[in-house]
Amino acid sequence: MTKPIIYVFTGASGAGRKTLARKASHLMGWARVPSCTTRLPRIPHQPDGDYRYLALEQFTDWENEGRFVQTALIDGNKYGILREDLEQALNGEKDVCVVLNREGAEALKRLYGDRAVRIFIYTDKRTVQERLESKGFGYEVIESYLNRYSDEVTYRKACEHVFENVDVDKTAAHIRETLSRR
Ligand SMILES: Nc1nc2c(ncn2[C@@H]2O[C@H](COP(=O)(O)OP(=O)(O)O)[C@@H](O)[C@H]2O)c(=O)[nH]1
Ligand SMILES: Nc1ncnc2c1ncn2[C@@H]1O[C@H](COP(=O)(O)OP(=O)(O)O)[C@@H](O)[C@H]1O
Repeated sequence: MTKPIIYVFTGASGAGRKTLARKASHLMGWARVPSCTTRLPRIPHQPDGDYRYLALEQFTDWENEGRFVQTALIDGNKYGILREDLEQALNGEKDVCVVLNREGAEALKRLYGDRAVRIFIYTDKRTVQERLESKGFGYEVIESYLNRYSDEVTYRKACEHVFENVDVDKTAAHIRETLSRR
């Protein structure tokens, strides 16, 4: 039996990576492995399944115990995928899906080589801004996403696949068609 693949959704924040990771996982039967974060949920007290939300103390303890595959510090918040979460998913029969910035995508590629397939989700900067504004995201979140845009968008050349996210359902179907041919 072939070993499960790790599909790494990456690209600029706000491009639709989490949305497409959810949809594509549903279509393709992938196991999603959420990162842990010390960032607060965007909508308090409403579970969203995108992250495991941790207190800073808990995150730091686990970090000191070496339990994360890799970690990142972004806008004062910590992010990391627990080794045990990823390994447990990889020991199952399903392929696996994660959502990471370029630093995280690069780390997984280094660690897992051909088993890590990077899916770069592209949306132009103005559309990102318009979508976030229309969804009622706060000014600070939009500013922070747009500030990181240029840095993230240049990573597309390194990725195995690039999909422009115009219509979510069409993009998810395109991802399915492309990866089914692998
Ligand atoms: N390197 C790394 N990046 C991560 C990890 N988990 C999430 N990220 C990325 O870190 C960034 C977090 O920024 P944030 O503003 O919270 O983005 P959001 O979660 O998409 O709203 C996003 O680009 C995430 O995809 C992780 O474990 N490692
Ligand atoms: N194709 C699309 N058309 C309109 N809105 C979209 C589209 N894709 C994603 N969105 C919306 O844009 C916002 C950011 O998407 P999200 O998946 O959280 O992005 P990311 O994970 O890349 O930061 C969400 O409110 C999401 O519903």
